[in-house]
Amino acid sequence: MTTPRPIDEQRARLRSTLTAASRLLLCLDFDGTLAPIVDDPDEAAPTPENEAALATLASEPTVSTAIVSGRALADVRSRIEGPKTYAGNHGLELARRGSVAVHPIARKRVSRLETVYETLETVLAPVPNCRLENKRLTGTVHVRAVPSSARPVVRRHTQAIVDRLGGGALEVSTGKRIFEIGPSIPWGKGNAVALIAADMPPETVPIYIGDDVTDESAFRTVEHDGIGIRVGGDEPSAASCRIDSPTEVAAVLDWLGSVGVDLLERDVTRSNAVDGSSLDGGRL
Ligand SMILES: O=P(O)(O)OC[C@H]1O[C@H](O[C@H]2O[C@H](CO)[C@@H](O)[C@H](O)[C@H]2O)[C@H](O)[C@@H](O)[C@@H]1O
Repeated sequence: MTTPRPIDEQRARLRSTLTAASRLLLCLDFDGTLAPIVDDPDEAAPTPENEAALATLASEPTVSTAIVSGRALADVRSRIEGPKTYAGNHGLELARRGSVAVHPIARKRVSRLETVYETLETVLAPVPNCRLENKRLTGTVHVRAVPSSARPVVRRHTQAIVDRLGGGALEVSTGKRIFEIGPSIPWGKGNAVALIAADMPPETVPIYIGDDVTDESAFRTVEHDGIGIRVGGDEPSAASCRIDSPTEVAAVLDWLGSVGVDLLERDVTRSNAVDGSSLDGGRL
C-alpha cells in the first residue's frame, strides 16, 4: 500500500501505458464511483455525466467496459447500462460472454445467510433507520442514517449473530457506513477482475476505478499491468492514482474516450518517441 498520487501528476504514465497497449479494459465500481453516495441505497444513481461518458466508451471498438460492484448483480445491472460484463456481490456473481457464473461455495451458503438475515431483521428492528439489504449471496447492514451512538451496538449484534449462526462459514466486513455479511472465502473483486482480464486479447491494458475497501483487491490485480484509480483522499491504497469524487470520474472517462482511445491506436514503436507535452488534448 502506498499513497495514491493525484491523477494529474500521473498523466505521463497514463499516456505511455495507453500508448503501449492496443486495447483498454475499463472496470468500474458503482457506489461512490459512478454514483455519488446517498443516505438511501435505493436512491443511488450514476451522475448523468458518468452515464453518458460510459456509454461513449462502451461503444468504442478498442475498449471493453465492466462494472464490478458490491451490489447484487441484478440490482447493479438495473442501475447502469452499457457494459457487456458485470460482476455483482463483490465478484461472487459474474455475467460475461452471455452467461452468469456464481461462486459455488457462496451458492451453498445462501440458506445459512438467509437464517442470519432473518435473525438480524428481528434483532435490529428497534434500531432507528437501520436497514438491511438482502443480496442473496451477501447481505448488508446499513448504518449511514443510524444515530452514531447506536452504530457500535449494531456492529456488536451483527458480529454476534454471524458468529452464532454462521458456523464459521460466514464473516462480517466493513464498507462505507455498512457491515457486509458474506461467505468466508478468499474471493473478491480482484479475482473477478482477473477473470475478466483473462478474456481480453493480448496488449490490453486494465484500468480500475473504485472508492471502497473491497476495491483494493481489484487495484492490486490491475496494478501489475495497468492502473488503479481510487476515488477519495490520500489514504494508503494499492491504487497508484487518485481523484476526489464521482464528478472527477466523468473527467477521466471523457479523457479516456477522446485522448485515451487515440493513444491506443498509436503504433507501439512510436511510443518511445512520444512525450507528454506533445499529447495535450484535455485535462489530465
Ligand atoms: O462496490 P460498490 O458498487 O461500491 O457497492 C458497495 C456497497 O454500495 C452500496 O452502499 C453504499 O452506497 C449507498 C448508497 O450511496 C450508501 O447509502 C451506503 O452507506 C454505502 O455503503 C450498496 O447499498 C451495498 O450493497 C454495496 O455493498
